[in-house]
Amino acid sequence: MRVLVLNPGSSSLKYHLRDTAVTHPAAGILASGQVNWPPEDRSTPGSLHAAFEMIVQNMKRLGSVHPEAIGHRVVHGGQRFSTPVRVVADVTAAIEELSRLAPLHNPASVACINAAAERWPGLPQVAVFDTAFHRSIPDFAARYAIPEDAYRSYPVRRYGFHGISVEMACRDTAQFLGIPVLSLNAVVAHIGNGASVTAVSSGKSVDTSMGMTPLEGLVMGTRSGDLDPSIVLLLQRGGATAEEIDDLLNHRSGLLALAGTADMREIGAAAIQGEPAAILALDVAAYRLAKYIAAYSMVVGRPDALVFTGGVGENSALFRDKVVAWLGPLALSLDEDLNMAVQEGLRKISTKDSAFPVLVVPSDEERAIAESTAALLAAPTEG
Ligand SMILES: Nc1ncnc2c1ncn2[C@@H]1O[C@H](COP(=O)(O)OP(=O)(O)O)[C@@H](O)[C@H]1O
Ligand SMILES: CC(=O)OP(=O)(O)O
Ligand SMILES: [Mg+2]
Repeated sequence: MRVLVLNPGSSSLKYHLRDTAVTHPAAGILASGQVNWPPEDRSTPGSLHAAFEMIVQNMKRLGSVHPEAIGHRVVHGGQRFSTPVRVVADVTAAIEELSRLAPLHNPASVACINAAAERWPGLPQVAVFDTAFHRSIPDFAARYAIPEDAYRSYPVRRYGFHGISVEMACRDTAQFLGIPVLSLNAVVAHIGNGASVTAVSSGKSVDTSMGMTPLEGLVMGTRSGDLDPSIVLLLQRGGATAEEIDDLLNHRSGLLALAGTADMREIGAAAIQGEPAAILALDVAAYRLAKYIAAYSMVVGRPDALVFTGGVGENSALFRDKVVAWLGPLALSLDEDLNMAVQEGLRKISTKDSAFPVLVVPSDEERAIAESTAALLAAPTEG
């Protein structure tokens, strides 16, 4: 089946037209690309239409045939969605309703669903959720220690995100290691503009650094990650509104706040030039991730692998090096040449005597979404 996958990340809109009959990761791609779609453009009427037009023109230019279905990456599926679903009116409404928990992402998915329905009326659309893979996280890792009535009135719990990427990375890792995915124990760091790390035990997510929203955990491009909740109260008591604090923590924090840019390429170059703010930003982000990796290595027992994926995880040798430098006590070590090598595809970057392998695994949310979309549409419908 030819599936057009739409993946609105926090900094971009990625699209792939895939033929799901071809299972090879690269060979199944009929057309692909990425449109820069920063949050400040998202409220501009027409910005999605312009992005969509670019996608359609690119597919035409490449002579790609029309899609037979659309698969959407939806970041927040809340309590309701634990598997891919066919998009019908109340599904779109539920995704929209969850926008307050994923303000950078869910509105973009709703816009993509509506734009696709307008462009290709009648074509089946499927929503695949970032939160679904994390449904296996046990209560003791998902609950926040706040009063029960607050827990009951709101779905206050750890949902976790990047699950589509992490699940696919686990499949690819298990295949590379020659073990069944259901026996894989791993720590998977998805580091892009948004970033999270997941503890995987017997192929299932058992803990992850993002929480009720994609703001908790690691230092990200423009998001703070973990902080003392009292800081929010101090800001509020200083006169900031909820919207201003939301904007501060989601759009103006993280690497951007520390280094003046959210782009790891620029931070890496500045750090190599000795720029103190860039070095500090790298250190703060790498140290935070290393602490989580150390903790999650204990959670999963003996990991079969540490996996780096996502735009930064796949491309920044400097960041990986800084992270693994903290993990000496786990007897992890990187092979400098393998880490620095610019190479496509899944690869091992650790030394032979590293306690467990460190891998770079290309994130392939689009392949996962295309496969889920085709599988759901091929399944016999009930009734
Ligand atoms: N060659 C590179 N070296 C270092 N960082 C890179 C490189 N290429 C991309 N990145 C980083 O990856 C980030 C984008 O990651 P990605 O996973 O595509 O983000 P998202 O899906 O959140 O939009 C960029 O902001 C940039 O910091
Ligand atoms: C959940 C999330 O932050 O996604 P992305 O990294 O694609 O922005
Ligand atoms: Mg992404």
